[in-house]
Amino acid sequence: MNDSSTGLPFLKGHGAENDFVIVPDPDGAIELAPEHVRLLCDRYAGIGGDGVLHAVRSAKNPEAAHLAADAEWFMDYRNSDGSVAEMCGNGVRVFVRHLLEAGLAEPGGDGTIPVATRAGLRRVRLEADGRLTVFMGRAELPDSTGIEVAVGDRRWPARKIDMGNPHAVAFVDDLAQAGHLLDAPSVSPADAYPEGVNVEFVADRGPRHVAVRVHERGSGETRACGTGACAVMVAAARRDGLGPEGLPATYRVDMPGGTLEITEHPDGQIEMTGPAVIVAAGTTTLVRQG
Ligand SMILES: N[C@H](CCC[C@H](N)C(=O)O)C(=O)O
Repeated sequence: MNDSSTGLPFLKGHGAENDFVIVPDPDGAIELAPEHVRLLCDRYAGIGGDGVLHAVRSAKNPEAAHLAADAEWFMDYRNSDGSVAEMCGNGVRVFVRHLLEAGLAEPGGDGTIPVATRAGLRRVRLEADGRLTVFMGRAELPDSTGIEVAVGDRRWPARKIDMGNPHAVAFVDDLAQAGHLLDAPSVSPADAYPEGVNVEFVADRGPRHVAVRVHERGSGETRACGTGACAVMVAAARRDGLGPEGLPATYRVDMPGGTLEITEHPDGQIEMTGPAVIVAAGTTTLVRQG
């Protein structure tokens, strides 16, 4: 805890109600230990959030310095349990909304704002309707043979998909079958995801239209997950028999907190479009200068 009365600035924002505490720290001067992240995300003793978006200039962070020539800003994403993740899809939209509103970035010649992440460079475009589109790169689809997820006594086969972070996608008849998701679904075989996993449960709503609930690694059940929506779209497109000849294809992905539109192109590139809003700004004594 910071022992001075002066606090450090923070902002609060969300993308489809996947919510984040933004910690502006251009020079990387703030000590952001796991316990600081847990406190910031605590919905009673802190500000509350599914994660923290630590905004550091890429040149000032050893994990992002190699991307500094391409992206001035590094999104140092943390889950609410204090763990580090490679990428956050809803988070990068909120991150760019903050940069735009704070006058810290503007669209380049190609109309996008670049962001450095642990999963690499991601570009974000502001749409005419106010939503933001993230160019999410390509999904990796490792062999999923024998992968299952279980909640209570129910089990489902799952598709292993990597969006820079790990996902297990299970198709269910009814989202209520996933229960309360207070605990992480179990995944078998136990060594399938040594780094942990984000688990998505998917129910069909119509042609190229699904509804999803997600239990996130490091955050628990959230109202939406951007990388998860991308993983779900790719799994649904493969289940629907869409190969490169059937692309580009766009799926509507409804999550409890809102809707994301995911498009996969013939070259495998994935675009995610959705909302991002900053809802508050203030100061906090929950973090301190390093
Ligand atoms: N919990 C995820 C990171 C945040 C992903 C999610 N909030 C998103 O919008 O992509 C993980 O540990 O991989």
